[in-house]
Amino acid sequence: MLKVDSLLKSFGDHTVIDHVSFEVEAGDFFTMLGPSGCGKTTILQCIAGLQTPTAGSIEMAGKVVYSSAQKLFVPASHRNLGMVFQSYAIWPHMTVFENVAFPLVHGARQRVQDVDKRVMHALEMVKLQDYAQRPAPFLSGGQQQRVALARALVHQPELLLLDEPLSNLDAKLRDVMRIEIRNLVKSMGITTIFVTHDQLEALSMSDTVMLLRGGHIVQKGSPQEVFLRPNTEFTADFMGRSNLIPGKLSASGSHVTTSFGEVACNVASGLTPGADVALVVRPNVVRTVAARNATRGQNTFVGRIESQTFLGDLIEADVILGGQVMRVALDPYAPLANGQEVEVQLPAECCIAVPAESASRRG
Ligand SMILES: Nc1ncnc2c1ncn2[C@@H]1O[C@H](COP(=O)(O)OP(=O)(O)OP(=O)(O)O)[C@@H](O)[C@H]1O
Repeated sequence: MLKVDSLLKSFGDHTVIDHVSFEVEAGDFFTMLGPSGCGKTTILQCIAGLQTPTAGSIEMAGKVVYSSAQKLFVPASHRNLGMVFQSYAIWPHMTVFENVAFPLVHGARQRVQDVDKRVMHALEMVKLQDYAQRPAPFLSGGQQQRVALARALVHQPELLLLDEPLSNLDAKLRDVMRIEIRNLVKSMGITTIFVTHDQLEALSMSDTVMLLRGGHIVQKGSPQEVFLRPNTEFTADFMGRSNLIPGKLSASGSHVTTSFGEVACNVASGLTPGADVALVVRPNVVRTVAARNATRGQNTFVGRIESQTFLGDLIEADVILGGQVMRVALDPYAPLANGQEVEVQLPAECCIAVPAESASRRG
């Protein structure tokens, strides 16, 4: 449905998108995720035709809409897109109906009955059919958000572009809108490109997540792949809380030698024995119990609880293992004491070795 090939965007000497290539399948909910300034919005605006790339090509539904080689640039109004931005861009002097009708009245010049039908259908989709005649400013943030969505969908675009559409909503409403937006676009089968810096939004809404950093793609895959099988320290760190334990990949290539012992684990592709690695271990997969004198199995180590923070659902604790801090999650109903000796078990299937990265590159 969408093919972006070797997209380059520079502002003067500053390259912000560095030969990025990716494809989006028809009907996919595709998310561009990354920290502020990584280039998500720039890529989205190049797709929209709101920015002219420096080089590369963009193809939409089999049609080239931008090509530096062919010196071709199709303007935004001819790309059949729907767009929703963080700011909603609702017209304050218009009613809900007039806002949603705007792209039809000022774009395709439909017959009036057709406009009425389409607008009411779009408002029904976002559950605002009873608000059609209300002035747009007299709506809550979530309702304004829905108006923006209805307006983006009213002309049945081939591609829906969403740039941080949830960031102005409070946390509870964001949770609701996450599900509503995903259900709506999936039920319509519309291909959607979503931009966010929020990993939870990306994980919960997407079919595919593309993680960006400094104008490059770091990793692309299903939410499960990106979360459970990070290929870099950056991905592991960005996608949630992770211990990143320094070590070396063993000669067998199946263990990491750390300051507290040998840890059996999964290994990211491309790593060779002896490589400097980071062992990625999420706090919630670590099993921590009071130390016993029994024989210890694979991946079980003895440490001491240094500190704990009560977070309600869980206690987050720092355990010192071989001079290394390991963050673990403890059961709040079975408290352990600071200073207590504990056994820490790291399930091999939940640990993954990724290439080591210098601290300065993390971000
Ligand atoms: N018109 C411009 N002139 C110069 N630099 C720009 C311009 N627009 C964007 N940039 C730079 O391009 C880089 C990428 O910006 P972009 O807005 O795409 O990032 P982003 O990942 O969407 O960030 P955010 O989440 O903060 O919106 C940033 O370093 C930004 O400063």
